[in-house]
Amino acid sequence: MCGRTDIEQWGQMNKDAIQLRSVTRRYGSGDSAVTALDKVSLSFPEGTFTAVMGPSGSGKSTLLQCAAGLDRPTSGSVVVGGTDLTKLNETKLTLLRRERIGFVFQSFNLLPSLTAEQNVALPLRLAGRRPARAQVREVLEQVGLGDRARHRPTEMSGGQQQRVALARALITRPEVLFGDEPTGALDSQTGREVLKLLRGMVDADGQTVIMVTHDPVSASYADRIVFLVDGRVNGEMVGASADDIATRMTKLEAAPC
Ligand SMILES: Nc1ncnc2c1ncn2[C@@H]1O[C@H](COP(=O)(O)OP(=O)(O)OP(=O)(O)O)[C@@H](O)[C@H]1O
Repeated sequence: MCGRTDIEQWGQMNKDAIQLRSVTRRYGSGDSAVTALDKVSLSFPEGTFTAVMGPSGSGKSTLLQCAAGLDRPTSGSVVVGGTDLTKLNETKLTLLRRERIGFVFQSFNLLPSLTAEQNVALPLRLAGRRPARAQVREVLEQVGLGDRARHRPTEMSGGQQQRVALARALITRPEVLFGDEPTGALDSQTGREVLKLLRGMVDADGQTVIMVTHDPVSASYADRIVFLVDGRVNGEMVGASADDIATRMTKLEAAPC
């Protein structure tokens, strides 16, 4: 492991919203098997913002998918608020994902025929709950779109659509919010606005956020950056500047230590 290896302050934070314990994810078998994650152990304290970075193919998306219960590790466990996801059957895992985890992707994945408020209310409807209009409005206000509730995705900018996707992820008040390149499809100014929103949710509401990104400036909004190389944790940085993160990434991409 290179770089800072023991970050004492980090270990003394709030209790963990999520833990990965020796998580391995292998694809395929025999000679063509790929180990996308190799015994990864990580803790994510409540109310913190973590960015996951690493060269292409280092296992970032696989880590996020396993942590969010969208994929199952080959071995190891993922514990969300005391529940071991790897021990749940499909039905219980689906319920947990629906009620306790939020996800935003690079592509906003909004339903084009629904208005912003209908898109935001969807997770509650899928869970068989009747969404209160006030609750939907409140979360739309939270992302600065109180005045766009009746607009459809095609009537909104990319940044506005991503904010609707954020509101949709937040409507269930998830314990952990995951983002897979959430600003990847946005111009840099709009991307910054979404990152500021995420930062604000962590600071004001104690939201736990875990985000994969390639962009050092985006990662600098996080409290901590975890670096992956070849499916293993290669080090961490806490409170790092975009320049320091970029330097570290350049070194990792040139010659991982
Ligand atoms: N469904 C799959 N089947 C086989 N191999 C896979 C599958 N998904 C990922 N991999 C392999 O696992 C490794 C990690 O992939 P992953 O997508 O997690 O990396 P990444 O860091 O997110 O990459 P990128 O930055 O390019 O998106 C890669 O070698 C990839 O080819």
